Amino acid sequence: APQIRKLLSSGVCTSTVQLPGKVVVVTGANTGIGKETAKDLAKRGKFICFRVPPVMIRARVYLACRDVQKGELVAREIQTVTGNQQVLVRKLDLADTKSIRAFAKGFLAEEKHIHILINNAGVMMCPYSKTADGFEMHMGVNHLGHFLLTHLLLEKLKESAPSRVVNVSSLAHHLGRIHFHNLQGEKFYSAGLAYCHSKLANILFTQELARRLKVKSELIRHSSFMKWMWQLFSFFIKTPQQGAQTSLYCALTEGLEVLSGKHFSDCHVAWVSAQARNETVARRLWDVSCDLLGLPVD
Ligand SMILES: NC(=O)c1ccc[n+]([C@@H]2O[C@H](COP(=O)([O-])OP(=O)(O)OC[C@H]3O[C@@H](n4cnc5c(N)ncnc54)[C@H](O)[C@@H]3O)[C@@H](O)[C@H]2O)c1
Repeated sequence: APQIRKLLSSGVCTSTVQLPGKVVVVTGANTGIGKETAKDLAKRGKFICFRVPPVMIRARVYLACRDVQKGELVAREIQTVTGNQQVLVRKLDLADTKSIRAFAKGFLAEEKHIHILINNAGVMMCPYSKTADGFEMHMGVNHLGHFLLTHLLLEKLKESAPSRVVNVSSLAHHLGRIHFHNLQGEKFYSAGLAYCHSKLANILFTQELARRLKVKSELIRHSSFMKWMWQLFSFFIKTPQQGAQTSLYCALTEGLEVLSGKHFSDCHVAWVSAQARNETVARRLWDVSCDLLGLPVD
């Protein structure tokens, strides 16, 4: 299995960029791809030689997690593996805008900068349910939650430039559609499609954000069918570490600014669906998202 996985993992982030003194936030960092992303970022440091003895300066990595206790266990594990003691856990429940606002307020109070925001957390194929604010769970957590979080941190991201926002989407976006009359599954709901719609929303948000800025697994827990598929195809499915490579590539690779807003897969720019290229839909989704979240539409 490791050999097959190695062969399939064409996209490996080979960036040697180090992150001394940088501030990084990874959402949903206590499991899967988010945990591997945070671990890799926490490792990257530089020796400061004018100090005797020389000290290794690394990034301060925030694990923004729904479950703080689970997050603390992972933070300790990452601290041990990487030697970076500045791996910190903060409470963030993307299914509750009060929690998102509280996270942002606390973060902005304690940090002067944010250099990398990785919007990684996600729910997949959960039975129909709503967030604390009444949004359909996939759209609420995967898209609206990260949309609000990014908005609240945006000024700080701009002040900290060069900085990056990485929104983790999926190949599943190809099956997604943005139907504004059914954005919350009001007319029709399918758990599988709801995930795809939210992943399409991630891509449209990324493009619209880039345009506006003008700068340049436990995921299968909700579906027994997916668990069965997982067992059948697990030889061919990436490990979380392999899955983290594209997020790392987007967060770290030098000179990637010219490709801001693009979708990447396996550390390469990837083709997106027709609707994911539709600027009108992207603009309208932005406005509708602001409206739903009570943000000023600009
Ligand atoms: N696993 C895959 O094959 C795959 C493929 C393509 C894209 N992705 C994307 O990668 C990202 C990570 O997925 P993963 O495979 O590591 O899954 P995972 O289930 O292991 O991780 C998801 C994380 O999101 C967190 N999360 C869920 N709801 C949350 C909430 N309300 N508030 C805060 N955090 C919440 C979970 O606690 C968990 O830490 C997701 O955005 C997913 O869509 C995964």
